[in-house]
Amino acid sequence: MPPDTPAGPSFSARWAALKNIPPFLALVWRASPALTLAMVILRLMRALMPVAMLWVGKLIIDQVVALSSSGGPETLSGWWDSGLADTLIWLVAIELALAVAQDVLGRLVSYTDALLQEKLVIDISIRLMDHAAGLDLASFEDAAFQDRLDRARRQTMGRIPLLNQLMQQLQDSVTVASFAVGLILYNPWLVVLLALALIPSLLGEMHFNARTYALNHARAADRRERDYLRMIAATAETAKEVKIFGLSPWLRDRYLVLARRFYVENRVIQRRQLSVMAVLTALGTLAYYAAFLWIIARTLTGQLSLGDLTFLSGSFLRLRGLLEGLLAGFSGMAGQAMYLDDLFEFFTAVPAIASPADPLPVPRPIVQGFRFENVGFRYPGREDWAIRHMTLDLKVGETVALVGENGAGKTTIVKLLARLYDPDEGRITLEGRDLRDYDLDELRGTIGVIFQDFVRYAVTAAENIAIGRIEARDDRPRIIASAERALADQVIAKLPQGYDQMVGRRFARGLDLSGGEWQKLAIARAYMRDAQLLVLDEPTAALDARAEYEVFQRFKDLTAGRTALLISHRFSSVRMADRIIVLEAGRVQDQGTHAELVARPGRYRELFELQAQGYR
Ligand SMILES: Nc1ncnc2c1ncn2[C@@H]1O[C@H](COP(=O)(O)OP(=O)(O)OP(=O)(O)O)[C@@H](O)[C@H]1O
Repeated sequence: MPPDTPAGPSFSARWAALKNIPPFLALVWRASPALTLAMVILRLMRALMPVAMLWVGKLIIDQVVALSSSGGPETLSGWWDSGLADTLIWLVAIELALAVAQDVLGRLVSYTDALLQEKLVIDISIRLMDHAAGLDLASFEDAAFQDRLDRARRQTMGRIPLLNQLMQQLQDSVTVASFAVGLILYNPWLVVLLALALIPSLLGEMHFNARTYALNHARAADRRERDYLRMIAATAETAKEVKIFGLSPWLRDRYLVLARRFYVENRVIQRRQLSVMAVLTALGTLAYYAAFLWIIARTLTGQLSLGDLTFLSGSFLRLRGLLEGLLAGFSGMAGQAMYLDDLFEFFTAVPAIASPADPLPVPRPIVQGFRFENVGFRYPGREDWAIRHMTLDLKVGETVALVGENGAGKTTIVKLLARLYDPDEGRITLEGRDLRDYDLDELRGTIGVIFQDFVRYAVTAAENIAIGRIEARDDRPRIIASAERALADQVIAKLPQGYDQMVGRRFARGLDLSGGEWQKLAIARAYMRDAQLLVLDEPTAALDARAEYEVFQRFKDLTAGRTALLISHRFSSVRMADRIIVLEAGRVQDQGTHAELVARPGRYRELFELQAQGYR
């Protein structure tokens, strides 16, 4: 084995994956009990058709041989009138009916299969979305989790092959059993011979499937990067930079390196599979011809009739094909079942951040406000503290501004307030009680945050605003009022279809907006909520200084009586806040009003003067 080829999961791991089949069947059943039942019944009926047809075929041949050697009438009408051929006619009619039934059943199976697969994909996708919604933000920022989610998602993309395989296996097993019964009645050794020849190819198939799975598993991170590269090489969001910086050769080379690595490893497996499986399959062919010779010999010596010869050789041929398919299918199924590990593993992930068993309701109105008590927090997987020994108050009715250099911890404070993360040290309280004691949904419902990296949804302008309170998406007056407060009404007035204009460049009918125009739409989201704490975390950076000032001033006025938190790098805007908190390296360095802070030496005055100089 080349050094960088990942070792396949052990045989036992592969067998162990079959444990996923019962829960998978439970998923199928839940998706549609009626279709599942119909599918099983149809497949069972279909399974018995081949043996029945072959048997009737044998009876027909025996009849024909018997009648032709009995010296009966010489003309067809003679045969008809004598009634000697009645049994034969009936047999042919039955064979025809069986053939028609087989076709019809085949069609019905495909029909049910298509519907059931679709139902299953919908059902699993919804479960994936629901489950993902409950998970922690930290999970989404974790690469290992992303890989697992990616593999789980692949399970539900398009059709789920396992369902079809499973059902086909069921059907083929019944067909095999029916043929085997026939063979055993003639000579049990025929079946033993066949089974022995096929076992090596079963083991071979299993082995190679496990190797392929292991390779895919080991390369999930690469594949995600490949998808990412392909995406940035060809999307509207990146096209500008890709062109200006001439990135496309670099992107293509990076893609090629990753793709080649996979290709080379995959080729090793495929080549080995080719040679090993060729030998193993030849064994099966040998067994078939050995049995065939035995049947011919017995017919020559008169121990078997011509009908028997056709039935047996037909059965044997079919059985071989079926068994091969069954064994390959079985190992393929075990392979598919291993992919299910990812899906079920994803479903078992539980969020660390959740409501307590007996949550407190969030008070309305809030009287005392939020308080950080000696809070320390580190992002998962990072050694350094994003914030540490942080103590601060957010009082009701107050407009507080957070200032500080990049990475000082401003956004982290907001994420902790909304419980997107929980502190590692100290606690954050609301009305003196730990945030963790409150109902999580209610808590998030009472906080309105617009982040600097807010999402530009490819939906209508009205819907983009309604995002702030999606239940109110049909409340047009509320949307219009929010737009007016955020100065987004002027943006919308310029759109040909106004509030119903599709925005963004993702879809053909979408109209793109400028950075500042997008920000105004986003800020309007904040006004959609009945939030008691409103946060603007720099969604105003693309506005010109005057527009930002105006937005902040309105924000302050319109949030009177509630708590407002503003984050900006522009001193011209933050100076209006009732209190300014200066952060440095995750700690509160100073706080006060603008007048107080510029009156004393310190970081604030330093930064303020630096900015003021720029304007002189
Ligand atoms: N998701 C994350 N995972 C790991 N580290 C993070 C993550 N987000 C932020 N950090 C780190 O935490 C620290 C504080 O970041 P934060 O985003 O709170 O800064 P900020 O003051 O909002 O900065 P800016 O002005 O650039 O927006 C930084 O050192 C940053 O690198």
